[in-house]
Amino acid sequence: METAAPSAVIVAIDGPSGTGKSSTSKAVAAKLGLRYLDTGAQYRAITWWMITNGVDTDDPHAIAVAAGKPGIVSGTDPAAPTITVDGLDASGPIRTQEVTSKVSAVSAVPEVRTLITELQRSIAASAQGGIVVEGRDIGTTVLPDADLKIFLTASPEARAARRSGELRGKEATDLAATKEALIKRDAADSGRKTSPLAKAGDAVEVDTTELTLDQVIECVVTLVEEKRAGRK
Ligand SMILES: Nc1ncnc2c1ncn2[C@@H]1O[C@H](COP(=O)(O)OP(=O)(O)O)[C@@H](O)[C@H]1O
Ligand SMILES: Nc1ccn([C@H]2C[C@H](O)[C@@H](COP(=O)(O)OP(=O)(O)O)O2)c(=O)n1
Repeated sequence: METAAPSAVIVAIDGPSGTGKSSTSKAVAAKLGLRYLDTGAQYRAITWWMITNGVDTDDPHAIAVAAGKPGIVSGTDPAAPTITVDGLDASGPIRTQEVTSKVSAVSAVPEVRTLITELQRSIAASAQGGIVVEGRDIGTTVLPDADLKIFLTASPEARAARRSGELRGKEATDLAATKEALIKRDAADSGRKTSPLAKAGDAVEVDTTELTLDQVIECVVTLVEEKRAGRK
């Protein structure tokens, strides 16, 4: 594995759905001139490919056999992140409720995780000025030597309200159903055998329930700046 330039800072941001990982990571990366990687989008992309290619997402063996087939490419500009599968823009289709409901099963397959983890490490290693990588297992498994690890949390109620606010107008949804789906996905992601959703021992935990997005961004920017200044 290549290593990033010496001045580069690598930030890992993990946590369950709706805690603000994507919004925070993108904004922090843009403010600090870092690249940005949404690893959830990569697991969504492979899930979308499985669905569109008729692979049974309840069959781990079928998923494992097909895992190496799709070519997933992530663009890491925080102002305009992109994701393509075999050259096709997948940014829209990976956000459907069908993909959301199947992504935990697909991402629990060890062969999928091995391939996507390798991809993530190579992207991080080639990010010259540094990168913010967000997901579930970045601090624990993908980049255990990250300069700074953040673990975002928020109450299930706050997370469901945020998610259902996003979905409104796109697909039929209600708050209770959103909360239930979110809790079910968290349980699957935290309970899987291979690199489950977990807080790294050396991660800084930030509860965002009562914080605005701007406050969370400010908090993480300060932590990165402190790291860069070598004060912590
Ligand atoms: N602290 C916050 N307060 C209120 N809304 C937030 C906060 N953080 C994020 N959001 C909103 O919640 C939704 C989910 O945030 P997102 O960054 O996608 O979370 P995650 O990546 O953890 O799933 C987005 O619409 C975002 O604007
Ligand atoms: N590093 C990661 C990132 C995501 N995943 C899986 C588990 C998550 O439920 C799905 C989707 O992640 P994503 O970050 O897009 O989910 P949310 O935007 O938080 O709803 O991917 C993972 O297993 N490991």
